[in-house]
Amino acid sequence: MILELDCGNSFIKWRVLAANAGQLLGEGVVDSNLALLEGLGELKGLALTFCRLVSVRTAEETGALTSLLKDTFGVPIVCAAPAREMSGVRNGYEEFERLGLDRWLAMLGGFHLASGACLVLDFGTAVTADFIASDGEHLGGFICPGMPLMRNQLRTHTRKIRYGDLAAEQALESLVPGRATVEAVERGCLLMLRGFVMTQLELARSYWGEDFVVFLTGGDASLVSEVVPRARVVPDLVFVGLAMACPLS
Ligand SMILES: Nc1ncnc2c1ncn2[C@@H]1O[C@H](COP(=O)(O)OP(=O)(O)OP(=O)(O)O)[C@@H](O)[C@H]1O
Ligand SMILES: CC(C)(CO)[C@@H](O)C(=O)NCCC(=O)O
Ligand SMILES: [K+]
Repeated sequence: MILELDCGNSFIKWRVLAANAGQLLGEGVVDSNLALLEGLGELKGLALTFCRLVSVRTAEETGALTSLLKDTFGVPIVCAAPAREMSGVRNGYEEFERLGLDRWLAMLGGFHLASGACLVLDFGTAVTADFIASDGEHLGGFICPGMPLMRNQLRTHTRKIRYGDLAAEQALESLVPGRATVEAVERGCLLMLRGFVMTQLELARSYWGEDFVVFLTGGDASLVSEVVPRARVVPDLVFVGLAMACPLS
């Protein structure tokens, strides 16, 4: 069995696949290393043989997690590493090792699935956009705050914006102008996110006309999917790239 991990800034996404990298045996989203071990502990008949992971965390944090996994399961662990070029995609950063590895893997996955030009949009703690041309050239991308960061900045830097998670969720059932703080903030932030998405689409059209695929991934992808009906929502796009970057030996 293969353990796959996507260690983002807020959450660790994990899944366990059968040894031939086929059947999905378990998956989850957790907010700590301990919660990961707990989640894995609940899987019946767990027998890991290999682990691959991608992390955008510090080397110390990632090292602590890999040590824990080695001590617990005694399996070989492979971490995705930066590359100038892989699977036909050329990293567009001047310093290629500085491009976030989650972005890089989502790009590898997207270009592989599209077999052509694509726009990859990832909605996590941060939101990212990356442009890959039909010849595999990464033209670059954009990074901006995601929903969690936008709302938390408002909560942190104002005195009178306070509300709970349930109210936040309910506020998004409509997008008419808010008549309560929670509605005004949640809808305002979502409209910013959707505005960002439309701008990325315009830019992609200016490069490629209609000849490109849009991928949406990340925990908040569903919040914007209705403004891009043509998009492919691929929640596990980073894992698609991870399998390409870290094949089984
Ligand atoms: N099952 C879930 N567990 C946790 N968050 C979820 C879940 N489903 C959707 N979300 C939403 O996804 C967002 C987090 O996205 P995601 O997990 O892709 O990124 P992250 O790990 O926080 O950050 P990064 O951008 O570094 O990947 C949060 O806004 C959260 O509300
Ligand atoms: C932008 C995030 C936070 C998105 O998860 C991650 O890809 C990251 O930390 N990137 C490093 C900076 C960069 O990609 O330019
Ligand atoms: K991510």
